[in-house]
Amino acid sequence: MKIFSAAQIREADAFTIAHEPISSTHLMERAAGQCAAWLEDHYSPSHPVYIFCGKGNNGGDGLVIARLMLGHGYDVHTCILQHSSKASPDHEHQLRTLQQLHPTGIYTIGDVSDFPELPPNAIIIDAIFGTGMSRPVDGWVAGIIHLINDQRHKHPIIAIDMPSGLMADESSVHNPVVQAHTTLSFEFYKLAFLLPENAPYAGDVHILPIGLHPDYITQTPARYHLSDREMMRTIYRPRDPFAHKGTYGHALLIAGSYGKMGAAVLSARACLRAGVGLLTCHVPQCGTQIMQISEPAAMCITDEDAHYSTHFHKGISSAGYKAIGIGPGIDKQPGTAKSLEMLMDAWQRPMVIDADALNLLSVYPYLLYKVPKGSLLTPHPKEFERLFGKTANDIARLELLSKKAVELQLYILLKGRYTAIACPDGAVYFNHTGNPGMATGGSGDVLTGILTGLLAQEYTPKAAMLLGVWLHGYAGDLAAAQLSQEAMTASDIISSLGNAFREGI
Ligand SMILES: NC(=O)C1=CN([C@@H]2O[C@H](COP(=O)(O)OP(=O)(O)OC[C@H]3O[C@@H](n4cnc5c(N)ncnc54)[C@H](O)[C@@H]3O)[C@@H](O)[C@H]2O)[C@@H](O)CC1
Ligand SMILES: Nc1ncnc2c1ncn2[C@@H]1O[C@H](COP(=O)(O)OP(=O)(O)O)[C@@H](O)[C@H]1O
Ligand SMILES: [K+]
Repeated sequence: MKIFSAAQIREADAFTIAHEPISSTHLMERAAGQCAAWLEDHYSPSHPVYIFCGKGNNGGDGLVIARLMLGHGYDVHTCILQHSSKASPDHEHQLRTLQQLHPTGIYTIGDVSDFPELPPNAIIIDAIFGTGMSRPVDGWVAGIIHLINDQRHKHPIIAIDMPSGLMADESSVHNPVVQAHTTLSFEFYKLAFLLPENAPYAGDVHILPIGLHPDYITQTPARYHLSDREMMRTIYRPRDPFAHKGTYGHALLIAGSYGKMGAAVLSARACLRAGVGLLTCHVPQCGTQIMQISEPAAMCITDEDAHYSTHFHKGISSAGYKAIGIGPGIDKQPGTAKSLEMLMDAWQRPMVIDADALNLLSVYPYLLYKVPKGSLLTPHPKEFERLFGKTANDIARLELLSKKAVELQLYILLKGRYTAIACPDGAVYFNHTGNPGMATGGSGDVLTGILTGLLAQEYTPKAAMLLGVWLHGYAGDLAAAQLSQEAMTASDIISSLGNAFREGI
């Protein structure tokens, strides 16, 4: 699914009006009609409805919602913020219609003192600003946003299209923004919903289709995308009935050190469950027995070093591996860095680089330029910061992520609630599977195993990245459904991977 900017959404709107064709008034009726239907499905007429409207088209949506819900017997109070002397033509039109049909219950708000007293079971609809937000909100309008937020423990707050105050594709850090429980957003996810810094604002996002023109959507290139099941279906390749273990590649996983062999075991198990043909794990001497006993399906190469792997580069080009994954629990010994350098010099093909292997790239930055083109880097936010530095906000971090992926010709994924996958061509894909139950040690090691397993099966780096991250999150969701977010562990993500293949694609 494409994620369009606010400017592109305005274009989509205009394109639909011109080519469907449909009047802007009718398009607003359609959008607001979807919201009213959703609200009526979720709240009975016993809830008084307080709709806060701005003077643009977001406020226009609010006015239509007010009219429709009044028509269906709801007790609606429409509060129009006088933040500007001029209203949009559609807002004016909708206000006249509302006034003719329901002349009472319309109030103007020109200061914080006009904020109404809300009865106990009232619901709040935020239709102050949508994608037209041009600057941070200040003055008494900011005061109204604070007063709305003060109600959030007593009353449900439902934002229309965007929580007011939130910029669709710029940072809103330090700005006053409505903290909605639910956002009913039109047609597309907005980039702002996917950024960790905006976690308090959008709540549960429901995308309501409003019939924007399909030609605009297919023809207009987008920089940002949201992964979906449809995309996974085009990527996934069913297994060949005549396949043998050689068909699905031989992966090498370089993982583990003294005290961190668990990371290696988790990665190895996940790699096998991702469907790899053969797996060899390179581990230090202390890890051989652990690995052999924990995962009989994995072969083992024992390093010359007792506690850390420092000789994994040896014979790499002639070993017949299809993919290499390196990093989980390997520690940051100088000998490991040296071996990583020699490995990358010899391998020259895409590989998966995670955890301490990423940290080694930050300790020895010249190594970053030796990473084979098309490789998959999987930093969490702290590893990202060590690699590429601090940024002022999440939009700046996203820009940096994308810039580095293009400059270094790598796939770099930034892990989180919505993992962002930046591609060498500048595109960024967000993944929405997964849940906070995965915020537990070892989840990332599982992802490394999955990605290495898919790469070995000759999925392209991009396909491996998109499918692997999707399946990892999907398996996490299945594990949480079965065990709770609290009780699930990284091993449960691996156990659910089978059902993720079956149900998630
Ligand atoms: N294609 C779509 O997406 C559709 C969009 N519609 C609605 O239209 C909205 C966009 O409408 P508009 O472009 O009129 O924009 P908005 O209604 O989001 O905001 C524009 C108004 O807010 C004022 N404003 C902006 N920033 C301000 C600030 N910081 N302080 C005070 N005032 C400020 C502007 O002067 C203007 O009056 C969408 O969010 C959606 O709700 C729907 O009605 C129909 C279809
Ligand atoms: N709140 C969350 N919602 C969705 N996914 C999450 C959440 N928290 C963590 N994850 C996922 O779990 C994984 C954690 O990786 P990482 O931090 O590297 O863990 P570790 O180093 O312990 O293995 C990432 O893939 C991340 O996207
Ligand atoms: K809004």
